[in-house]
Amino acid sequence: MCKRAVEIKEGNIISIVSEEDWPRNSKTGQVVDYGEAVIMPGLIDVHAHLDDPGRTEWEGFPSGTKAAAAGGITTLIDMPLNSDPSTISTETLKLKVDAAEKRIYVDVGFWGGLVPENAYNASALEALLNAGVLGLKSFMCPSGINDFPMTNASHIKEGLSVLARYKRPLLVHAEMEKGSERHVKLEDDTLDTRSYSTYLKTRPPSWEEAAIRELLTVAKDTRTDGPAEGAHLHIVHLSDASSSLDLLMEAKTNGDSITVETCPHYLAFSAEEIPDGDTRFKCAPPIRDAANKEKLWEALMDGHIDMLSSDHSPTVPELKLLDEGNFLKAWGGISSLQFVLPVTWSYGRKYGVTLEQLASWWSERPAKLAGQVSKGAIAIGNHADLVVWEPEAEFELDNDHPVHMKHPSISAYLGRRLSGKVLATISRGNLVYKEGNHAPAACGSPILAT
Ligand SMILES: NC(=O)NC(NC(N)=O)C(=O)[O-]
Ligand SMILES: [Zn+2]
Ligand SMILES: [Zn+2]
Repeated sequence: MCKRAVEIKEGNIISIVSEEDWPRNSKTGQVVDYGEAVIMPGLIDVHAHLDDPGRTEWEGFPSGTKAAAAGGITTLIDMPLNSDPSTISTETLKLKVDAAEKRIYVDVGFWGGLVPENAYNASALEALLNAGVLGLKSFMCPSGINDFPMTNASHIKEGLSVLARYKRPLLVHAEMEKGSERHVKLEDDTLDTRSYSTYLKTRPPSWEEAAIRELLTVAKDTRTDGPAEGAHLHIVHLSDASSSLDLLMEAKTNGDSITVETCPHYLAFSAEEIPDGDTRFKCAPPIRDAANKEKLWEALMDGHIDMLSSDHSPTVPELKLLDEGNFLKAWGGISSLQFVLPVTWSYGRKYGVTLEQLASWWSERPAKLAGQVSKGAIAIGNHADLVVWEPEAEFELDNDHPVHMKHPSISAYLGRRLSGKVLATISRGNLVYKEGNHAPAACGSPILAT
């Protein structure tokens, strides 16, 4: 690692000075010496559900973006569902943007929803894209949210043809229910609903494989000279590291414009260690066995998985049914927003993860997916979005640790010992977080595509 000074003016990086050039280049202005700490590009989380407006008791822009800032995230792209209403039209996008006004501590962009209602209505989709969503998101299985129904391959094909003109991506929750492959019958009242293995059997890897297989029939449209050239497909939260991953690798080889993310919880936990009734670990697709986790790490290290995201999807503790511990009825979603950097680092060290890889998975590639050309790297002219952190500093994520997410008790990471402490987070040159404290004003900017 080399020592550098990053010079910031009016929210942008204006020079990067090496140690030798320090004296000659000493500038006027405030100088902060972070000693041996690491300075990296701020993290960009392309998959978070902040549930604002409409379900702010689940999270909300203020608490969500404070948690992001405390975790070194300087840009967050909000998912179109779990807020009420879902972001599926210009009107509902406006509600989002209004809700974000002066209530966000980091920059926030918005994905729009591709749903059956707008999929065949090119002018509605164009209006939503013109209004500034960075791309679209859809589900190939029920989303759990009534005003966000699932799409099929033909809806997706229509969506891609519109997105092609805007050169923006479609993000897909790729699980497709295959009736005959549901290994348990949900109505069977002899099921042990507190056992994680019961839940695991309800969403087998073949669901991910089936969805991806179906998607690849339309993904080929994105190839050079294809009917949807310019559009891009992005698979969110991949859990299955076997056939699903093989299919994606083949698609990339064939020239499909396709990328894939996984999330820290699939890399940190394995099914074997999830205690009975501990629904904090319930998410979809599910956390699978330890062998699958090893394969996910391998694929990430080899570059077959392109990037990481939190998929922070909280709810109120009551809906996690922690007392009852019913895995089939509890809300699915992991709460992690504030911890993704230390988690990726702590669990990745034994695989030899480097700081450069962290910056690629968490900043550079997410910036590219979200079309943010001025973000994702420490480079002259870019936004001064930075995280300053100490990789070697360890901490206990116990009840005394300050957690800014609205409901710390539902996070599966509580009780873990992690390494990697965020000292400061700088967003567009503003010190938005420093050693436990946030900036007094919420000075993040909404990001709208133009
Ligand atoms: N409605 C949701 O937030 N769903 C989310 N739930 C998870 N991941 O368990 C998701 O991203 O699919
Ligand atoms: Zn999803
Ligand atoms: Zn999600």
